[in-house]
Amino acid sequence: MWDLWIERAKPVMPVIVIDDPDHAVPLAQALVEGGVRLLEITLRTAAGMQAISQIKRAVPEAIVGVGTVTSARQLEDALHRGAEFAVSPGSSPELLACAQEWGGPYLPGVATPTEVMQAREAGFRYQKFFPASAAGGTAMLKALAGPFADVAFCPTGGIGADNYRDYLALNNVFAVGGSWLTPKTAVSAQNWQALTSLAIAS
Ligand SMILES: O=C(O)C(=O)C[C@H](O)[C@H](O)COP(=O)(O)O
Repeated sequence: MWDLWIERAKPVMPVIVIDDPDHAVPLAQALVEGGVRLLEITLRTAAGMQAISQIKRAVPEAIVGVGTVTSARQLEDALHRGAEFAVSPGSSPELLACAQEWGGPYLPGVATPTEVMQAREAGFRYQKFFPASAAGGTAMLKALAGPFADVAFCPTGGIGADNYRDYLALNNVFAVGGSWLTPKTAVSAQNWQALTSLAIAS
């Protein structure tokens, strides 16, 4: 699924924090207009879950996923709301089992070789590398490529306009994620044009 999506959308995944439910649809529209279609809506705020259904309904060009998933219950809720993919900052046996049962595109979070192995053993060869810069950045990803040639990563955490291309240049990176495409100041000012410009530039 990820390969197919990346073929049709830019390999950048905004990690979106929705504070105001009224922002969800115009924010998603602005990004889609700039060619960024893979949208990770985090559950960091109470409005996140609702934003998934709002965007699903109003912005059909978007591929909407749920982020910050830390429990099986959250995963199930988000899927009911129409989330097409799911992302976690880490993983747990319960969450991996729930995602396995779902069988859809799920990115467990990993930061160490042991976690890569555990997630791969559970059947997930696409993984989120988090927190990317704090956990070793591109050097760590290059090191992981040796023993884990069959695993592809989406790094997030500390990635921005100045360095995301360094990550995308690695063979074991299929996409990069981060909050740089949705700066808090632009979102609270409802400067949607700024988001479209950032999306176009990515
Ligand atoms: O909240 C979540 O769902 C996370 O898993 C962590 C996010 O992916 C990163 O915190 C984004 O990092 P920044 O681009 O540095 O803001």
